[in-house]
Amino acid sequence: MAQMRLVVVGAGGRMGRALIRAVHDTDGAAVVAAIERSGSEFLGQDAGELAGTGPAGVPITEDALTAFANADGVLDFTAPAASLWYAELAAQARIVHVIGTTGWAEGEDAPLKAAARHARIIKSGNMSLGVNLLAALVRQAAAALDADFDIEVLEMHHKHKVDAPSGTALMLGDAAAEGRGVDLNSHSVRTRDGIMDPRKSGDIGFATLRGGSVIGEHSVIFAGEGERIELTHRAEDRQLFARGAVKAALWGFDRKPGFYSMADVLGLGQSNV
Ligand SMILES: NC(=O)C1=CN([C@@H]2O[C@H](COP(=O)(O)OP(=O)(O)OC[C@H]3O[C@@H](n4cnc5c(N)ncnc54)[C@H](OP(=O)(O)O)[C@@H]3O)[C@@H](O)[C@H]2O)C=CC1
Ligand SMILES: O=C(O)C1=N[C@H](C(=O)O)C[C@H](O)C1
Repeated sequence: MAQMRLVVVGAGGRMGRALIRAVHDTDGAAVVAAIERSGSEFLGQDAGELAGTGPAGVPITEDALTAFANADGVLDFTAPAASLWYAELAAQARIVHVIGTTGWAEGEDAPLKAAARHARIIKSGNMSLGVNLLAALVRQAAAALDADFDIEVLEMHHKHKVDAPSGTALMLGDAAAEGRGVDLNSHSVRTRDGIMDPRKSGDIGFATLRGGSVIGEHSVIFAGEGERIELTHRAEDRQLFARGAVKAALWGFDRKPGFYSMADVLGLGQSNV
């Protein structure tokens, strides 16, 4: 392969710009198109200039169909409705689709898995090596500890984030549930307010903090009688996720169509997306 031709969708967003910078810094990949939705203030701007890497000769457009037809892969950190549409287009074009978007509703993986019959889809709520390793450690800890250890997942993000709990928090909750051999849906407690029954043994709780410019912090707490284990990851730079996404795209280039996770890319075995 000469250069993997990549499309960045949501190019004007926080992650969109980080992705353009990450591709710019990667040998063997180039941004050939940058997409925003119709009406966006970014349409017509040069993708490189917007991302701070200098003129790239790639104007931001709304024409995803043409862009996908002339590309090898797409990097997508947008919103679930948009990512579902892009997965259909990626399937038609038979290219790689890296999905970092979070905030998915129950059941929305089904159409993605259908699209993955033709596209190579790599989806993860967190593209960093550290978080994917953390998920493996959480699974291991949950398997080793009995249900007397209460599991709570705590996350904090910047004030602009709209989905909660974060995709990463859900991924870590899933890893904990798997380690325990239970289904997360029937054991998760996502809100607490007012007078309520005491915590049930076996519940997996979630707590969400939002504020300022925090890139992303996650802790999984195993609280037992008289002792507590805390496993924490702190992201210090958004480029971390963007580099992971580019790595995923390059990994996906010569794979068969399928639905993959970042754990597959990183060779970490069992996956939570
Ligand atoms: N998996 C991971 O490692 C990470 C995942 N994320 C996730 O990525 C997503 C984006 O985060 P962030 O960059 O901070 O958010 P932003 O709001 O900054 O960026 C999202 C961008 O996508 C655009 N967009 C929305 N719908 C469409 C569409 N149909 N076509 C093209 N563009 C569209 C938005 O445009 P507009 O503003 O006009 O709506 C916006 O420019 C979130 O779900 C977040 O949780 C973030 C970091 C890491
Ligand atoms: O919206 C963000 O910023 C982030 N979203 C992802 C998530 O929902 O877990 C990953 C990262 O923590 C940053």
